[in-house]
Amino acid sequence: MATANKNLSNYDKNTIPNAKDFRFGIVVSEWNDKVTEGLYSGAEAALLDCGALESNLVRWNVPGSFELIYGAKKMIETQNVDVVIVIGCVIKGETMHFEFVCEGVTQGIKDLNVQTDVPVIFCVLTDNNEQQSIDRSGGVHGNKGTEAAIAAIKMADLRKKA
Ligand SMILES: Nc1c(NC[C@H](O)[C@H](O)[C@H](O)CO)[nH]c(=O)[nH]c1=O
Ligand SMILES: CC(=O)[C@@H](O)COP(=O)(O)O
Repeated sequence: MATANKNLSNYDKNTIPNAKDFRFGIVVSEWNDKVTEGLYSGAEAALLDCGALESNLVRWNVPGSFELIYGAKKMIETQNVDVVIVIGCVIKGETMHFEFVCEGVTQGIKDLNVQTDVPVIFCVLTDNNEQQSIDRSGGVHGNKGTEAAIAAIKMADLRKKA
């Protein structure tokens, strides 16, 4: 279902495990920071709403979305987290750089999910223009950060039970 037909901020707390026992790593890209800060706010609010402790949220910033890969890798290696959320916003420009950054980040985060025992949640907007990003970071389509937080809680719970 396309995002236009599904509000990213909708969730039912009755269907979500309590997050109080989980430790969350959150790596945030500084590129397009008006958008990434909105995504982070959505994620943080949802995590706390679902029981996460402020002291169990570890936030690091990285320069751009491509650096989310290394940031998540070091977060996993050093911070004893149960799950990582990577937050970025890639907006198409004049050149092919958009395609390479998006593909590189996608493959890198996929690799971390395969190679490590900690789930890494992909909260990276890959949009054609700034308005699409605004609409998905607390705008008309909700907040992808909220969606990512809920996915993070569910995956941390799955990892605990697996
Ligand atoms: N154009 C965007 C970038 N580009 C920067 C790269 O992510 C990376 O930081 C650089 O290539 C150095 O390694 N990053 C975004 O997050 N969003 C963009 O729109
Ligand atoms: C995704 C990017 O790196 C892109 O926004 C950079 O813009 P441009 O392709 O015009 O150099």
